Amino acid sequence: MMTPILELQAVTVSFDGFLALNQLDLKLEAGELRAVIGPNGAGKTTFLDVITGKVRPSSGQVLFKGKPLIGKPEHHIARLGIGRKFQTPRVFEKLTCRRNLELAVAKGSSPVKLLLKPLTIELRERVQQLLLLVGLGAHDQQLAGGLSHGQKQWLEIAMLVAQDPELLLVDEPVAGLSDEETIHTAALLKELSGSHTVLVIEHDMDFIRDLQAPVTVLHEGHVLCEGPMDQVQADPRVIDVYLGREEDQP
Ligand SMILES: Nc1ncnc2c1ncn2[C@@H]1O[C@H](COP(=O)(O)OP(=O)(O)OP(=O)(O)O)[C@@H](O)[C@H]1O
Repeated sequence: MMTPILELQAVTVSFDGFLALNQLDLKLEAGELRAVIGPNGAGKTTFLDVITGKVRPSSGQVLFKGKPLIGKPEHHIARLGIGRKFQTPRVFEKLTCRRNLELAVAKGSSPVKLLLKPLTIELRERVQQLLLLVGLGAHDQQLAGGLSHGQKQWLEIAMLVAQDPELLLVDEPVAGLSDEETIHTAALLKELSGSHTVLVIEHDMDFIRDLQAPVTVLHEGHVLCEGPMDQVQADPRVIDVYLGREEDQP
């Protein structure tokens, strides 16, 4: 059996005695696409914070490719190959899509440095591939600030992929997106899996269904159940804590 790319073992996070994560166990195999859902306050953000080193658990273990992560600083964990996409896009609005990606592939560069020392052919090709991957080929000269919300999300996903992370953590990528943009985002994440391990947190059930990926349901800092979307949606425990409440949500 292969070592999982990511493993959380009995991870507990206490905020002044309140258990945001409570003995959380989770395993991801390399190359898999996994959806994580759960009602508000289930611990989804804290779960990502623990993986990226932002929050330190009070007990338990987090292993990346079999090696412990707990105690390592955030930048170190990022360098090991864990990339995180936050909910709000963080692109350089005053630069074009292409320039945003050029900066992402030329690690540590700046717009001025790029003017003085252009990218190598290989890196320029990489930028072109990334533009095509996320469907922004025709928008390469457009300022990122003028893109739609969905296009900004895809640009940021491309910028993240440019860093070559093995594990991509994607937090609510389709909040505020149109139906068409949501479908495109699901297709993109599916395409990225296989060559990357992709873990995505979302509230949008149509999107999760579209991902056709195993679903992990978090509740009160713990895994309530795991399985294909149909099975999870039919699970009385899930209906009780999560889906049953959907009607009450705005
Ligand atoms: N720094 C903190 N101090 C105290 N309590 C916190 C802190 N961060 C999170 N919590 C609490 O821990 C619980 C889990 O929070 P978390 O943000 O991880 O949930 P979530 O599943 O991401 O929720 P949402 O879907 O609303 O984003 C919540 O009850 C929250 O109030």
